[in-house]
Amino acid sequence: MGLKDKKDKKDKKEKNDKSEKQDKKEKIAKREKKEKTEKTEKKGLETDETTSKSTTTEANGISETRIKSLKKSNKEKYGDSKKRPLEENMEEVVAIEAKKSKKSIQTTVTASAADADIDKFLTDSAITISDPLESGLKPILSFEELNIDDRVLGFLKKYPKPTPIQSASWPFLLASRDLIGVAETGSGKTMAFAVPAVAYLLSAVGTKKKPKAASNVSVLIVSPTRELAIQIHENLNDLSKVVNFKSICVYGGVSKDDQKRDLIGANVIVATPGRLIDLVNDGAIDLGKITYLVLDEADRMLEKGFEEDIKRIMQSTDAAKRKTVMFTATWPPSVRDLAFQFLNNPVKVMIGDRESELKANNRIEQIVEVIDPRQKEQRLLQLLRQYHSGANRNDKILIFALYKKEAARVERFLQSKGYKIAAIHGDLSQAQRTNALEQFKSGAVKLLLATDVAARGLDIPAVTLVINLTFPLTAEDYVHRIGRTGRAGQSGKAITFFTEHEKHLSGALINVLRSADQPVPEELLKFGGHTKKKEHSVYGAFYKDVDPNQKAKKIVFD
Ligand SMILES: Nc1ncnc2c1ncn2[C@@H]1O[C@H](COP(=O)(O)OP(=O)(O)OP(=O)(O)O)[C@@H](O)[C@H]1O
Repeated sequence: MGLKDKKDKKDKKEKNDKSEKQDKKEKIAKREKKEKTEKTEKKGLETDETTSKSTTTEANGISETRIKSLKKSNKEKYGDSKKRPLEENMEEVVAIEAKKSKKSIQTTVTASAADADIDKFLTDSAITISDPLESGLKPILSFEELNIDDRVLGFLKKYPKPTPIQSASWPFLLASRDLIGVAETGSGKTMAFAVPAVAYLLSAVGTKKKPKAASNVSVLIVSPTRELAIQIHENLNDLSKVVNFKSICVYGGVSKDDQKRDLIGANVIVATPGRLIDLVNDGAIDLGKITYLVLDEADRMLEKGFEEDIKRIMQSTDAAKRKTVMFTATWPPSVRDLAFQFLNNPVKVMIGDRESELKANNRIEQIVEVIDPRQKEQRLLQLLRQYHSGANRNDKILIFALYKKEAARVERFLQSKGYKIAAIHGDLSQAQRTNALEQFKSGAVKLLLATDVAARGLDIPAVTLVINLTFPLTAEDYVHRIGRTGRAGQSGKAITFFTEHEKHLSGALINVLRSADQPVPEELLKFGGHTKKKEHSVYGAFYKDVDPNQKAKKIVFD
């Protein structure tokens, strides 16, 4: 090889080396760029996350095809074992969805509890979670697992830990899922939907100063009665205030103008259906921006009587924007089809051994007395002598009648016997109703006589005894009525008069008693296990059964 050849070979080698180096350099630069992009995307996604278990999803946005393909790859990985369904891939779903939807809630949960502890908690609290999307989200066991504003966490510190319905539903609600939550009376369902409501607001509006417009409302809670709407509003307002949001309450029987003025700057509306529709028709409220809608006492809201109102309310909202959430202590099959018309792939969270579906809080001692209808008032007097005297003098007792006229009559009867008693029913003005409830809540009056307007949701401190003077129209209403005692882990007692007029409900009552391990009196068994199916459209027929001396009349709760 000559000198020239050698030089040519050297030049060629140098050229090759150079281009290899260049290739390598380009490859490294490319890889670095890719890694950087991935990192940035992940960072953006994890703004409020602290561990890899945190997830943020916009369930409605997750494409069915994507979910299917993730399920398939999970199956390939794990076979048929249901170990961690979707969870491993959930971050991928999250990444896709976070990119697709900027509106999903950024506040999520950081599940820090060990799987074994979570499994034990699920079993001990008898929690059943049915998730059609199999997201694999698990309950949280402490407030600290919520990645939420510190001020909200501070507010929750008044409670020792989340109740089971809160533990199990928060991860789903904070991941923007539609949900049905069924849990016993007095188990903290209000906070179960209120905390995510505030998370939605923080996510949608942020903590910046808000414009004082009437169009800011993005959270709507609908309640069947005025008193319950007021109570939910008080709870939500206390919570909203800590993060500078405003909750207002709209309900019938009071001035519309005041409520219209109150709307300015409101973020949350708690409403009864009639007045809400009225204000929407007046153009005072625009429901188009509602992103989080709650039906409290959902089964009641979906029954005939409210059904048309609820349909109208739903139609006034934007279904694509709206997350829909339903909470209740009773979930009869009759309302489920309608519920599913408004829900999108809802998660169902049920607390308690619910084989029988209709279940009373089992910390309530239930006593049923089968008696002659004519003896009811005398027996009531005996009970008051026993439970409203001596050391028990200051105990709060709630007495339920079925009809407004009956309530008014018994109120007069008890007053004539020297008892100080407040009353709440539909024949009274709203001011009288509110005043009666406040007196009873504060303990200024120890006896309250009420119709079913007070059966659902009301959280009255320390009611020790519920007396059912006349059995309600349905076993569900019975479960709600007696649920005014034994709340938030306390125990309570309910005494129920049962007469031959209600024998069509004996079977349903026997089931409720048995499922809560309560004694079933022989006299009740004599009526048999027969249960007549209840239909609200035929209130009149029931009325005839119960009291043949009066004309049929539809009961109006609001
Ligand atoms: N984590 C918690 N720990 C202890 N108490 C709580 C907790 N969360 C809520 N509570 C309290 O429990 C009580 C009952 O709560 P709430 O009224 O929400 O019950 P509910 O499940 O909605 O009942 P109902 O079915 O009768 O409407 C309230 O006084 C509330 O302040």
